[in-house]
Amino acid sequence: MSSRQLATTSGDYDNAYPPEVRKYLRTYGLTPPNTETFELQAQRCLKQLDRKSTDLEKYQYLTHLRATNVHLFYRLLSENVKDITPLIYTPTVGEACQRWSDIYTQPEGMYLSYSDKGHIAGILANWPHNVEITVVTDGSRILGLGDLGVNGMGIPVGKLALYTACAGIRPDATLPLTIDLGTSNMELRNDPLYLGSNMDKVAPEDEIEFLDELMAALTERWPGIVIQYEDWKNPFTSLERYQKTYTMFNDDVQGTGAVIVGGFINAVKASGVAAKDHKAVFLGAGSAGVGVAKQLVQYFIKEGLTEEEAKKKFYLVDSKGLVTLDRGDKLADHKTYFARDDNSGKQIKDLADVIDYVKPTILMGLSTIGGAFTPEILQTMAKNNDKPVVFPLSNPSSKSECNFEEAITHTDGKCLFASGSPFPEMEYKGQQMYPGQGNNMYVFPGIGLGAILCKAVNVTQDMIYASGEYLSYSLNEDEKSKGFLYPDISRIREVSVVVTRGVIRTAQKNGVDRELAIRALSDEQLDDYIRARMYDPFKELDHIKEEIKDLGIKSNGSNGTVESLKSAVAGAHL
Ligand SMILES: NC(=O)C1=CN([C@@H]2O[C@H](COP(=O)(O)OP(=O)(O)OC[C@H]3O[C@@H](n4cnc5c(N)ncnc54)[C@H](O)[C@@H]3O)[C@@H](O)[C@H]2O)C=CC1
Ligand SMILES: CC(=O)C(=O)O
Ligand SMILES: [Mg+2]
Repeated sequence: MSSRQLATTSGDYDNAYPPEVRKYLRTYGLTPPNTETFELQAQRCLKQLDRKSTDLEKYQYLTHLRATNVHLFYRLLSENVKDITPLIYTPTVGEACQRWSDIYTQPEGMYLSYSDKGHIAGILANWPHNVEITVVTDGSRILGLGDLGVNGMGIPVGKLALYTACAGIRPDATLPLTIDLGTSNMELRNDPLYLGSNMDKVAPEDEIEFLDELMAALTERWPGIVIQYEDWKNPFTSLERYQKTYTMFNDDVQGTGAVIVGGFINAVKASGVAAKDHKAVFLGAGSAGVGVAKQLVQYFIKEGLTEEEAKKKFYLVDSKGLVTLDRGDKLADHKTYFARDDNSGKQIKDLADVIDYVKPTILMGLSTIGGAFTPEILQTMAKNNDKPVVFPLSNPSSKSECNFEEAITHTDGKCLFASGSPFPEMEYKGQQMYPGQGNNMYVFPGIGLGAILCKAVNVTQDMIYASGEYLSYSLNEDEKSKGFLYPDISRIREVSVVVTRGVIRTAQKNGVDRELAIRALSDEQLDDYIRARMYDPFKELDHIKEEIKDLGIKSNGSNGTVESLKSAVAGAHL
């Protein structure tokens, strides 16, 4: 990750830069005269944010800031992670995607269409930067909001902003990518402002042909690129097809599974119930539900259970009720593994009835059904357990199966809680209660950075699991004393270092790493190695000053130019 690889970026127009730097960048006179500290810049930005009356307006302001001064955007984000993340990610990004056709101002990534088939490599050549990681969606299942077609672009943009903020991947090394394979959303297609094609979703076999070409073209243009699939309605085919051939993973299936393993390890410790005695009901048996359940099977196996015993701990419920082998409908392949065969012909439709039947210690929500964990259901969980594990994980907040206040109130403060979207902490009966955020944002940045730094050939299942396991190690003493299941989000960069180390170490064990020189590093040395390679928006000015020093360039009075002692080398800037 070299610095300032290519042409001028919006970050070069930073009024934190002193005159000699502006002259070197040839932006002298193109920005207001004063050289400002970050504190002053942040004051202005926060004032402007404060004046916006809706979160969507704040999202739009932050989009504008990123486009016009990328380093300031990331300085502001890294200093205010807790407050700003919900404005650029879930929940606000959900509304932004729903309104994308109306609020669109500029491209922030690449759009490829089905009609581009046969020409993908040529089109990728138009992207002006060297890419290390891409997040690709077809927009067909955006959060819990359904098929939003190319309006889903907000998701790759938001995820990659977190890659930069949380794991320090340089902004210009990230590529948000949206594929227009058609959409089933007629409301969008009938909207003249819709930015995608007015056609039905292509057939699965056509999708795969397109993706075969895309994967090859991405890897040919940027060898070693990490490819993250995100928010695909049918993610399993591509995951199975590409995971052993490319450096790719599916965030919804695998990242979500790993992040829940991380919180779950801590929840099991806090629950006072041995791992072998837990039982889980999942509302939602889609990509995320099955992904989480599969990773948790791996956890139970590590705790000494057989695979069969581990699998039997899960009761999945979909829109038709408890998933059983003899339910009478044709189960999708991904559900069959968990389908119950011990129901003695009994079919249970209602979640409350499933809970009465199973008496679970754990209740997970990945169903997109806001409010599905009713007060009665939460009360039953509290009646049956000293410390029920309640994870309403659907996004955005409106789709959360319950909110934090409901969970705390209806379990009388007993539940161990994590949600997909953030909720505020609260006081209950004189005690401060803290919600966890079980969102894959705790692991995908470390999975991606780990894969990049060790030059992984593949992202193995073990690397994914390790990201969750190392996440669970990253709680500090203060967080443990407050009963946190996940670390404080404002420490996310440090957490990402630990997660990245876990991913690299596991890649090394699996023999899929190609950066062999870092195998010999101690854990401490590896952490330093990782930190040193993370983009830090506060250090950009220092890097440019070093470039200037190295090139021996001197400022030439106030005429807006610089003189170079090595003008041949510095010619590009003169
Ligand atoms: N917290 C996190 O990090 C993550 C959260 N999610 C969230 O999980 C949710 C689901 O995502 P996917 O699994 O990818 O979607 P999906 O569409 O693959 O699965 C949804 C599942 O919910 C079930 N469902 C729908 N209506 C239902 C009802 N009335 N009663 C019971 N079950 C019902 C469906 O049958 C299906 O099994 C989304 O809201 C998404 O935002 C997804 C990935 C990560
Ligand atoms: C967080 C995430 O990836 C989702 O809700 O789809
Ligand atoms: Mg997702």
